[in-house]
Amino acid sequence: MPKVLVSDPIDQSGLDILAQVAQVDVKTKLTPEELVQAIPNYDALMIRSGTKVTSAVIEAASQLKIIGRAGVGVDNVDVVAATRRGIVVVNSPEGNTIAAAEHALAMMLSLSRNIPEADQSVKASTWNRKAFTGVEVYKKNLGVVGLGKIGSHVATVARAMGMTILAYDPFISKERAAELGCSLVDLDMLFQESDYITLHIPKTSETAHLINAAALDKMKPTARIVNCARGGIIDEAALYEALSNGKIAGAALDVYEEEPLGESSLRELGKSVILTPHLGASTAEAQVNVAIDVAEQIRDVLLGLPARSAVNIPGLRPDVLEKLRPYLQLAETLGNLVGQLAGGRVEQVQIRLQGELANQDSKPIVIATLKGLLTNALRERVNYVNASIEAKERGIKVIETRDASVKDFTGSLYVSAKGSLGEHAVTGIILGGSEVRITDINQFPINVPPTKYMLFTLHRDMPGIIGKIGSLLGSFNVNIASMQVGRQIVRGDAIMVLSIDDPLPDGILEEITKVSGIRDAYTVAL
Ligand SMILES: NC(=O)C1=CN([C@@H]2O[C@H](COP(=O)(O)OP(=O)(O)OC[C@H]3O[C@@H](n4cnc5c(N)ncnc54)[C@H](O)[C@@H]3O)[C@@H](O)[C@H]2O)C=CC1
Ligand SMILES: O=C(O)CCC(=O)C(=O)O
Repeated sequence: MPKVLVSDPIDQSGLDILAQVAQVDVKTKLTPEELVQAIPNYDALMIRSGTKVTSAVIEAASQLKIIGRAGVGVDNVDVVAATRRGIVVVNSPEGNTIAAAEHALAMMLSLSRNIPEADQSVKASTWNRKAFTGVEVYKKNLGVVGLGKIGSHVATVARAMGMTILAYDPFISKERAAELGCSLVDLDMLFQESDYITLHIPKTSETAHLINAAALDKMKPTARIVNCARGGIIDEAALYEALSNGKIAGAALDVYEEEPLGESSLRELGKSVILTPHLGASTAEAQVNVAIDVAEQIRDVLLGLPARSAVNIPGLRPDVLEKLRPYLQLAETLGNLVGQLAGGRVEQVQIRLQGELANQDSKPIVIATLKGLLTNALRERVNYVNASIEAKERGIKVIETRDASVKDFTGSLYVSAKGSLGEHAVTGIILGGSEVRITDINQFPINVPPTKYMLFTLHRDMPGIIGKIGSLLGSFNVNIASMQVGRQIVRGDAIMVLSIDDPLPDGILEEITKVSGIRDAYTVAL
């Protein structure tokens, strides 16, 4: 039975799903050293934001197939290292959207009405109404930085409260912004015009310290800023300066440069600052959502099925995947076949989606082809996660094209590869919904199912040659399961494709090429 390590608190609903297929060990609060020590025993790791999955953890994770992040941000996972090792990283992109959006809205309203401080004062048996006069959000400008899932929900609710929304998101179209009732503006304008600013972007090299001293200088003295996205998007030292000098009016933070928040002068700032301990996703509903979402994906991957929200392989909707699955098998087979025909050191691969296949998402098909292409060299070390990286690191140029006009079959896949044995090309189709057929090799039309061991010869189409090859193979005790000849013109060049029951013994390929009329011979093991 596979083993899953759960190293952060996860809702029971998720643990129950994992228990259907695996032994589940819940061990929270492990030190980094304890995690490195424990991880070699596990096939899957399920975490929230508390566990740091560093390259050292991944290096030690000899059996690990999947890391499941019960939440959105995977910045606590070294995804590059995981990808290199072929470990799938999945998250729950939508399970906590509403929770995080509502937390940002709650922070904005709390900041406006001094709710935390007022609450503390009443609990301390005082009654000071004057000290806590607030401001309204109605008819104020809200600057939303990042109009993705959380940002757009915040914008929708804020509009209902009578706010005007200015949004900055370089990856969102004007139409989408208009649909949400937001005006897309540049960052400077957002800083200058907003009464409230709320951040809903990932932390990247571009967004780190996006809110720095220069940005804070541009804001209104009455501006209030909310960060429920990621720590480090705001420069905390610059924020402290701006708040203490009255350059802006307030800030509400759920996330920090270092978590848990250590020594911080932000704590000294009284009612102009609200600090929560990374609670954006902490609602009962969100924790059930993310636990189920991620546990289901871990279960599926442990059962050999694809994950729906992998961050390091193309995510496919189940219906799309179902349709594409036979073509992934076709792509892998053709990649493997052409890679062996082209010999080692493949420098270029061309993948062409033809006919109806040209309308499909090409990314998974390209990845499957590369996986097949590299299988001979890398065996089980190559998978859908790392195939593209491995190909890139080997300097393989990948050319991807589409040709919807090809009408030979409803949909076909053409793959060619240039390697140490020259350039070779194969085409294949899916027959009857699931069966792979090779329909063309180096422009010779054939119709053969791929089999484990195959022999290909390029020869002159002339009487007797097939018999000679048959006898030669017989003399080496090689049993032929099936044979087919493809030719373009009678008595011109032809290709012979033989399925054989066993691998070709050493030396026989050389003997075959010595037969008069044989130009070349190749053997492959699929
Ligand atoms: N505090 C908490 O507990 C939680 C925090 N989060 C964080 O909230 C953030 C947003 O999450 P989602 O809305 O789910 O992500 P999303 O991927 O749906 O949206 C992010 C948006 O940011 C935009 N963006 C990327 N780079 C940008 C840039 N340089 N400038 C402006 N916009 C940029 C993208 O185009 C996208 O529209 C993430 O950082 C996530 O980790 C999410 C859930 C809970
Ligand atoms: O697991 C958590 O509570 C943190 C959630 C979060 O930050 C995220 O999903 O990105």
